[in-house]
Amino acid sequence: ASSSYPARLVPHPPDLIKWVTREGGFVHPAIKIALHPSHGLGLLANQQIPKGSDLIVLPDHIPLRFNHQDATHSLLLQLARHVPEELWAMRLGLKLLQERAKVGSFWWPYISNLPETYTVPIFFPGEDIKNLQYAPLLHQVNKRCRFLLDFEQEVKHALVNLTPDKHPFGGQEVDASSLGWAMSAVSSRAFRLYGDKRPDGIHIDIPMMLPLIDMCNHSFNPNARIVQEKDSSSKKMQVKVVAETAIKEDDPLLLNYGCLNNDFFLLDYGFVIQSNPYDCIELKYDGALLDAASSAAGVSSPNFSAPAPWQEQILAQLNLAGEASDLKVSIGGEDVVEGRLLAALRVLLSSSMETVQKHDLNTLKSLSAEAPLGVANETAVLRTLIALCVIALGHFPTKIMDDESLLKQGALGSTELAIQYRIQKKYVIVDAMRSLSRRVKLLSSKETTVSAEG
Ligand SMILES: C[S@@+](CC[C@H](N)C(=O)[O-])C[C@H]1O[C@@H](n2cnc3c(N)ncnc32)[C@H](O)[C@@H]1O
Repeated sequence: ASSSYPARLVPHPPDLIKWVTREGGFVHPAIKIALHPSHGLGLLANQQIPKGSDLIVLPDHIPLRFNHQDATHSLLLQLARHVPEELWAMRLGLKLLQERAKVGSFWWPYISNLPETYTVPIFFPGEDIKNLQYAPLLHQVNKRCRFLLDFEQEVKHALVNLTPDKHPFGGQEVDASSLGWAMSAVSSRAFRLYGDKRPDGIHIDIPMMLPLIDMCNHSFNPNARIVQEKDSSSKKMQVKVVAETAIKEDDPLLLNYGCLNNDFFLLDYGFVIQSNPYDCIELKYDGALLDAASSAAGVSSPNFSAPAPWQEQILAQLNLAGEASDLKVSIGGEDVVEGRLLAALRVLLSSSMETVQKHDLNTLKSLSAEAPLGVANETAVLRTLIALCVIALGHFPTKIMDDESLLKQGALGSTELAIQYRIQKKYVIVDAMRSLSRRVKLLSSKETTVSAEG
């Protein structure tokens, strides 16, 4: 993973541990804030802590959230309505900007400790956005940049002629860059927790910024986890971090931010994870592309572009044809091949409707189901997938070797991050190809054994 040390909003911010404690929170005496060599600041245990111990407890008034009932927020609420659901971080970001601008804000000790800048791609220079080389991510980055520029105009329009007492940001100017700062501060640090109960009894999922808790860095093998519970005396909600395992002296406290692919880690958090088991690449399900892949794999007369009506029906069940179709499919990650793509290939490379109809869709979608439509079909499917991987790899303008040598030459900052990101995408494809080739070999050895036995 790659990330440099981010300067804080002010040069010498107040001690966050003292602030949390003073506000009635609890911080385990063995926990310190310390600089991690590549993850920025983090929390560290300076002595052993047993499993199950409370590490941090925040009372109800410390988390920063967007309070929809608060009448002083009417203008913020109005602005928040312009934010699409997927950019929810911008909504809480508006509240963060408001508190950042407010003189004497309760949260200033927290806000002043936030990083001054973020390594997310919306702040990359154009050259490094291009350096990402992967169209689905470029699309997301461009979408976010465009949103911020449009939203800047909307905010400016809403604030024009407001007297300072009515101005939600204390009269301070808000532009795409400060909006981007706030959105990134939230996306990289907020946790989605249960909010109040709705009348129907269902808890609403509310993003909150959790001071101090958000100093924990990420690991897929965390030693701590967040627990939300009611304080037994005040009956109010409190948020805790609890030791998930025994923690040794000098161990960092690590939370799992989620089993996310590198697109989310880069877009929202500004880092990428090497050998991320959840990383994958996205492809468009496209008949012509699959015909090309199949032909390259030596499969005779593939008919992806012109499926038979019974095949078309199954494609519709897989949401790969018809009005409600979703043509985005993925390769890599835990499943190696998305089940819908696998099933589609198995079905379209089979000429026997009867054989296909013997199996349910779940079997056809599963790579662990061994050659459900026969060894010849499975081999053609796997070879087509491998050829698809080769095509996908060919779409990247540079090769892994080129990228590695650029890193060795000392690419820095956003250039390094962009190269790291695209190398990892290419490794996802290479790993998928390896795994698929292993399966082809296994099938052919089984076939040889069977024919030898026969
Ligand atoms: C919730 S904050 C954690 C505290 C943060 N390190 C700081 O300096 O304030 C999340 C940020 O920490 C960094 N980070 C966390 N886990 C990381 C990891 N495994 N690898 C690289 N950077 C990480 C990233 O910059 C990320 O956006």
